Amino acid sequence: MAFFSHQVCRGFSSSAVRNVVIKHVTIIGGGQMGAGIAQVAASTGHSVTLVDTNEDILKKAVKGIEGNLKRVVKKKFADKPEAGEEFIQKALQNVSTSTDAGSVVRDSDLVLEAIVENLKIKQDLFGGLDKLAPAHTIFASNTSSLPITDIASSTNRLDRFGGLHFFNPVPVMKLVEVIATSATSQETFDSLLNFSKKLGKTSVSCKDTPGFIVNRLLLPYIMEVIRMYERGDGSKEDIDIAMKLGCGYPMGPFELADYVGLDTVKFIMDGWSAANPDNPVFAQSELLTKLVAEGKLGKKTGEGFYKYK
Ligand SMILES: CCCCCCCC(=O)CC(=O)SCCNC(=O)CCNC(=O)[C@H](O)C(C)(C)COP(=O)(O)OP(=O)(O)OC[C@H]1O[C@@H](n2cnc3c(N)ncnc32)[C@H](O)[C@@H]1OP(=O)(O)O
Ligand SMILES: NC(=O)C1=CN([C@@H]2O[C@H](COP(=O)(O)OP(=O)(O)OC[C@H]3O[C@@H](n4cnc5c(N)ncnc54)[C@H](O)[C@@H]3O)[C@@H](O)[C@H]2O)C=CC1
Repeated sequence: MAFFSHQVCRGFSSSAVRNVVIKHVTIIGGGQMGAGIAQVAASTGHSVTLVDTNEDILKKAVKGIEGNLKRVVKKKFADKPEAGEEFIQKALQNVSTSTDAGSVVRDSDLVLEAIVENLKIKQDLFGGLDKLAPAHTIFASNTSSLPITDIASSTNRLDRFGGLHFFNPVPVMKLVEVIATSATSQETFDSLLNFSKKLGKTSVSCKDTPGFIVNRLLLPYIMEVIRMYERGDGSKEDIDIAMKLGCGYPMGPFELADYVGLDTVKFIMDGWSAANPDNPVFAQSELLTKLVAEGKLGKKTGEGFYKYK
């Protein structure tokens, strides 16, 4: 991965189809992000198939969606509980699940991937689905840090491949970064922008540069914070309070890293430090490595920098 090799022009290769109106969405990965995206897509009238490796994960994902829909409805339909219940039921009816991506992509306008942050695994997934999905189907990745170009290279639909980077928690965070590679067609890019709009999100256009806009700035901040703590320059608690009250951030950096998942932070750092071994900004942290090795991945496992049990 070459840092700072900006791709300044987007290709306008003719796509197999014109603008795709996205109605049927397959979301692969029913973790924090996939479930959140499924919730918002289903709430905005899309039919969604959520795919993961086993039924238990999918059951947990759907239960989580139901719980979070209740939170949404509490505010949105504060004085109309019946309308709120109807909203929840409609959204849930729009969600189905599967453990077999290959069998469901045939009906999809968009296949959006939110699985583990690993290039090879993402490439294998898309490479296989490319042979099964219809020609018009757009593929997109929610990757935090991997080049979309590299993920797309496992397919023969480079013009119908882009990035859709959502933020956690998806039902609350308003932004989507829409990423075009040099091969993404204008039609595909427009379809992804329109889809983001239909989800009620504000989108920004990004080039396929490492970390796009937000994570290119967020990761160095988080790593600098961890190094500050490792040097003993401040306690986790004080650093978190300082950034919340001093900068008005909703979460302190340690709370945020735990919320995102320390495995994801480490996956990103591994890739970026390997590509930039001499850049101190991307230097590894012993503490982060130790926590991940111990399975302390943050909120999702009950412990990370903080304990949640
Ligand atoms: C980190 C290193 C690098 C990362 C690289 C990988 C990551 C990425 O690729 C990109 C990312 O996503 S970066 C992370 C971006 N997210 C943030 O920065 C979140 C910051 N935190 C917050 O906004 C609030 O603490 C938050 C909204 C989370 C919670 O707010 P509060 O503390 O005020 O708690 P609540 O009162 O429970 O919630 C506020 C309102 O939001 C509703 N809500 C929360 N979670 C929800 C969910 N999952 N679904 C639906 N609604 C939800 C909650 O109901 C409440 O609503 P109101 O009562 O109406 O205000
Ligand atoms: N956690 C965050 O705040 C954000 C994460 N992302 C990105 O979204 C992606 C997912 O992240 P999370 O939802 O946090 O991870 P997660 O660990 O919560 O969920 C990943 C899910 O993918 C499933 N999975 C793994 N390999 C699979 C395969 N081959 N087929 C089907 N399912 C598979 C896992 O069983 C798991 O349920 C990553 O690429 C991450 O970088 C993007 C924005 C924010």
